[in-house]
Amino acid sequence: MMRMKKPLISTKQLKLSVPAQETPITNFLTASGTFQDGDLLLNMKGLRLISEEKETRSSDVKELDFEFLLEDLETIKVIGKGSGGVVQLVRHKWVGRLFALKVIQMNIQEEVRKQIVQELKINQAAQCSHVVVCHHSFYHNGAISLVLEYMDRGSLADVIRQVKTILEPYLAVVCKQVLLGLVYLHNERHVIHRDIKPSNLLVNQKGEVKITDFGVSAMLGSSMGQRDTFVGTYNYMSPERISGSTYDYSSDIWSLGLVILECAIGRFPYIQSEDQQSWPSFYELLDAIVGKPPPSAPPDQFSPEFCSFISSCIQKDPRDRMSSSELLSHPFIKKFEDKDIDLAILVGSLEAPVNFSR
Ligand SMILES: Nc1ncnc2c1ncn2[C@@H]1O[C@H](COP(=O)(O)OP(=O)(O)OP(=O)(O)O)[C@@H](O)[C@H]1O
Repeated sequence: MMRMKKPLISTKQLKLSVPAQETPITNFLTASGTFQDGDLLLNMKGLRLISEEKETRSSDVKELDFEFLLEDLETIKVIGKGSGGVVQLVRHKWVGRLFALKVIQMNIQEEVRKQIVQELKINQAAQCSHVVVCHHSFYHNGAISLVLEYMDRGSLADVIRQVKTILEPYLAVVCKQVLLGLVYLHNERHVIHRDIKPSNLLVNQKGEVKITDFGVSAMLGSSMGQRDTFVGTYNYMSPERISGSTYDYSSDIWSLGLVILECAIGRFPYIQSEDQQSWPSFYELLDAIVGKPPPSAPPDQFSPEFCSFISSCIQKDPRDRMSSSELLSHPFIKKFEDKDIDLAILVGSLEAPVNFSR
């Protein structure tokens, strides 16, 4: 089905910003103009984790045999805008390779700055084919620039704007890839993503799906602890996070379940119809997520495996949700594993993403 979908205008209504808590950027600058936060050093020459300097150097050598400079990137076009900054498609002038350049101005709130530093640390260490690679990062003139792997078909949000719904076989393939990314983040990096949503699941022409935007992730048990502030949309946030309880990896599983259900039914699961008038207010939505029974897949429209997968994710009590590794062996994922479903076919039939302004 190829029907244009109305923009989810209420996503904007559901945004909150953290309390102003600006810290002058100069507090994080060393004498030589390098941005420093704990063991992370960032300047025009790139990023260094002091504690992992040896390791970083050797991976640099593996990755590149030339000096990678920000000024060698030419802008092709703006491909997206997030709450932190702008994302541009850029080309390396000499090598010809395309990248997505995310530029984040640093005259931002302390909480957001911490999130970004976290994103840099995780991205730098990321070694998973279902997590978007951050090739380089620079700090210059009050802005942090992330040179990211370019995902040429945009995000799952772009996909569902074009096709109203995604069929189960394709959804199983999307799910499997996101789960592989989550297993990596949860089990190997010990990170809760905290912001799984359609615009953070990126797609490329090869039909690969990768998780991005670790801006709101944090190491479990890190000095930052469990933060009570958040920048972004609350739509996909788990009940325990909304109500301020402790939360863990299973919070990402709730969000994944909502995203996948939305892709299947063609609307955000907490709205009853596509009529924009029926969008709940910000408080009605939070109230529904915390107080009402969780949404589920209608059994008359979807397979028992799919319905079971969704209810293994969208459970109010986090202890009732399956883990990312358990979900990888769920019958819904297994059902399509040997069917050779090629997501590249679905993705290839779509228009290339344009710059959707937010
Ligand atoms: N590596 C990338 N390759 C291709 N497109 C990208 C890439 N990273 C981001 N984009 C595009 O840019 C858009 C904005 O990304 P960004 O991460 O800044 O914000 P967001 O996730 O949409 O929203 P928020 O800032 O609220 O989390 C994305 O929705 C996506 O369409």
